[in-house]
Amino acid sequence: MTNENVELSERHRCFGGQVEFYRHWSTACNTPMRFSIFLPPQAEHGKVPVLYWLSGLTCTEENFIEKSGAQRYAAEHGIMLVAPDTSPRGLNLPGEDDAYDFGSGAGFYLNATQAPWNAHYRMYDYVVEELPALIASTFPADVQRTGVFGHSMGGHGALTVALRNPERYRSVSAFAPICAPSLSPWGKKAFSAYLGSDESTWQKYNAHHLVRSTASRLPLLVDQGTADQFITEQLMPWELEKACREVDYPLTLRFQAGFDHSYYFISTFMRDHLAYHASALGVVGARPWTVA
Ligand SMILES: N[C@@H](CCC(=O)N[C@@H](CSC=O)C(=O)NCC(=O)O)C(=O)O
Repeated sequence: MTNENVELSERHRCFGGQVEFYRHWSTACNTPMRFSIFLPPQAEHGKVPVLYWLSGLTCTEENFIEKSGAQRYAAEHGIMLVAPDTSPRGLNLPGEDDAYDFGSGAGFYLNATQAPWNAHYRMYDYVVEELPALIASTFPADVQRTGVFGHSMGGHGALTVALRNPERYRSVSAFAPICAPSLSPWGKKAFSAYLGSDESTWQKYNAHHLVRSTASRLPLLVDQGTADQFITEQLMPWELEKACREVDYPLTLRFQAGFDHSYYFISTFMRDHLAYHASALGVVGARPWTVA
């Protein structure tokens, strides 16, 4: 560790590498933030590609690293995983902890413009700029080979940060993303409070709008369970499908029969997503992980 700004709180041996939890001061959010990281065994010998995971509503930096099973595949491909918390916390803002879909655990990966949220809820800047800079200065990350993926609210986050910054991300995928937050109850509630009532300001956080307006063609991989309880009201994968078809944007949308919205679904297809990112990030060959 060379960065005094980051404080290690936990370390666990895992698949030949290390799972670690950190806390640090965030300038973007003007409060301490937390993230988890998996350092694959290959990181002991040099720089490795880095893949950011953006979690969904109610999650902290722990859910993904504890429940997704991604470390096995990241160890095989030699990919670093980084999973930030989903919002600032403990700020005593009015309504901050009143609902699972707003405030704590529901940062929506945007920069709030409305008081009092705009003083801290700047998750877009945090995820796109501040955290990658901190990771690059602290860990052996090959920043030229950066990918991003996520789930639900975090799937929305992954799609929107990648669509807006194709020069920063070489790969993007999502599990059951909120594809059109401006049309969904979760999105309307959050965007109204964080961004205000002028819906034109919401568009830069709408994946189905961004695919229509970007010139880039970074391919999208999306898995969606057909038994997901949120598919119709909140996620609306067909809005993304329609937008991609209209502008000939490259989308692989896989409907997975019988899967719900949970980490049981995510862990089932995690191997596919790691292989997808490994290929796009230029990883040559996977080394099956075995106990030495
Ligand atoms: N509590 C709510 C729904 C909470 C939920 O399903 N959260 C998902 C993400 S949903 C979209 O962003 C999640 O990842 N939960 C954490 C976990 O470990 O499963 C309700 O009960 O309706």
